[in-house]
Amino acid sequence: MQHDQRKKSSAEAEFFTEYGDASRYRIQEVIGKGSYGVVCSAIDVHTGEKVAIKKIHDIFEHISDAARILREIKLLRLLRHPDIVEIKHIMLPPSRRDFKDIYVVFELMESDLHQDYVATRWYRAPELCGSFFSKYTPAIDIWSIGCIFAEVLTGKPLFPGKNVVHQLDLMTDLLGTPSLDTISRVCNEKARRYLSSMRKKEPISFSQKFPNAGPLALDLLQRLLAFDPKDRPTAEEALAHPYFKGLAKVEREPSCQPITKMEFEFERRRVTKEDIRELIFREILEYHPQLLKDYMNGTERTTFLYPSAVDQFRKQFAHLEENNGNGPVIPMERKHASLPRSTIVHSTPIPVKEQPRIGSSRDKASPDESYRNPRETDRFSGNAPRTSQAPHRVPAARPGRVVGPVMPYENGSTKDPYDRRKFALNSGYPPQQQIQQTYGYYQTSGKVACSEQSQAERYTLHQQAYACANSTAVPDVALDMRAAPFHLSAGPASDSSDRLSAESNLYTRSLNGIAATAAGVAASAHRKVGVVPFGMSKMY
Ligand SMILES: Nc1ncnc2c1ncn2[C@@H]1O[C@H](COP(=O)(O)OP(=O)(O)OP(=O)(O)O)[C@@H](O)[C@H]1O
Repeated sequence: MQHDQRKKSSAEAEFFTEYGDASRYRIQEVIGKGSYGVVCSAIDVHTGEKVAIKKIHDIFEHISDAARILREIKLLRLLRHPDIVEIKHIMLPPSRRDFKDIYVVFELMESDLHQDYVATRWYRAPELCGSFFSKYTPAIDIWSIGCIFAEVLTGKPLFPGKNVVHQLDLMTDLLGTPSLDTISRVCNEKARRYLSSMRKKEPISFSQKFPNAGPLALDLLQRLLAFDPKDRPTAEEALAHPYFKGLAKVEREPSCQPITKMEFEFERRRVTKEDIRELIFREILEYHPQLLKDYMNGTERTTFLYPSAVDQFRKQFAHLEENNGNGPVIPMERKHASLPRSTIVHSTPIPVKEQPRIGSSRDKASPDESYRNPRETDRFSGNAPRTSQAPHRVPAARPGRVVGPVMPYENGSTKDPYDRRKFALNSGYPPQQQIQQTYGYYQTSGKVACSEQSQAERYTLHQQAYACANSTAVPDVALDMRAAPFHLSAGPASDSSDRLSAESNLYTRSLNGIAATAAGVAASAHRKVGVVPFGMSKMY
């Protein structure tokens, strides 16, 4: 009996974890912007954890961007390491065929190297700034680590370029103009001409630029920041530098298994937008195990309905962006207090006895037609199975009233993950005034670590170098990706520059993981906290 009860609870938990995106995250404020979208902090009400939600919008506008995004989310899923930012979840888009935006939930890094304007450009290797080559090597990550190391030593970004030309200027201001030998190896003719015509600059001595750094740190830094990629050490060589002596932690530095080439097979063939869309959708399913199972078994319904947080998130993000990143957060437009049961279909039919009981629909009011997706109505007029759940009647919750067990909005942390109260299919919204009252402020503070000799700081750098070594020590894939950068090459000529940037981006964006982990160099930050209620959004 108890066993049955437990089984039922766990089936319910699984079901609602799958479909509960909509009520799971409370968005707080905008914390960053990147080339692909906006990042907000949020609370995961299931675990009480703070997370960062990145909205990547209009993914499919350019196929090269879509491939880049696919590559990034795949790499972040596959490269599991404490020093690489983890993707915790990706919201299920409301439509498999038409989605444009995705919402990726990351662990929240309390701070990054330089709080709100952080540009990957600042950490970009010279060869990427000038598109010097057609193929790039892991040396670009080594450069980035050098920039981060310098930032850890001084507390400020080393090369805060305003654009790529300025970026190259700042580099050559410190390192001097590159040698003729280095320039001669640059494949890109324009870049070669630009470098040759640059006014001659002498290098500045590193001990002058970093007066508080010791000789070992200076030596390592100078090697990491070699203008010519061939002069930079590999990650393994950097880790063996005497600066790190005594810091190696074998248990945190496991050699990783090569990632199967199949994960990146899309890099080696011509892909259409639809192919990439399907692959991204498939990647999203990695975070929705039940649906993934159905998909793998071929039993998923392409037409099924499920609640998605995406519509609501879109509005919340837009509102926050319009309001310079903070509140007051508007309550969602909400016409319905509950989800019409007729619009829910389990992706895997759950045996009746295991179906969660979300209030009783039997004795409540009729369905609200206006809530139903018009495409659904069409579909339902055909022979397609309308739903795996018989009742067409819906719980008649009035706005603000909850039908079925619901977790209180204020209760951000849930001790028991299977607590029935969080199984909130029909979430009620508190009135607007109540939401506004929940605003609060808190402050987090951090300290920039500047003592170059500190163990902690050396250790941080060591970990970053390790993460880099680990991420590039994937012989098969790494080599393949480099050798066969982004295979849209058979496409129109205009693709070529895209290809270059697509490939550079593979590397520069891997910095996201590396840079974001340097949370130890946090700057203090004010955080304005608002509460966003979520309910069910539109469905298929
Ligand atoms: N997991 C996270 N925790 C905390 N802040 C984050 C997190 N992810 C991103 N951010 C913040 O949001 C900003 C934008 O992130 P995003 O990943 O979109 O772009 P980026 O990697 O900085 O730049 P680009 O888009 O040029 O590669 C970051 O610079 C950082 O300040």
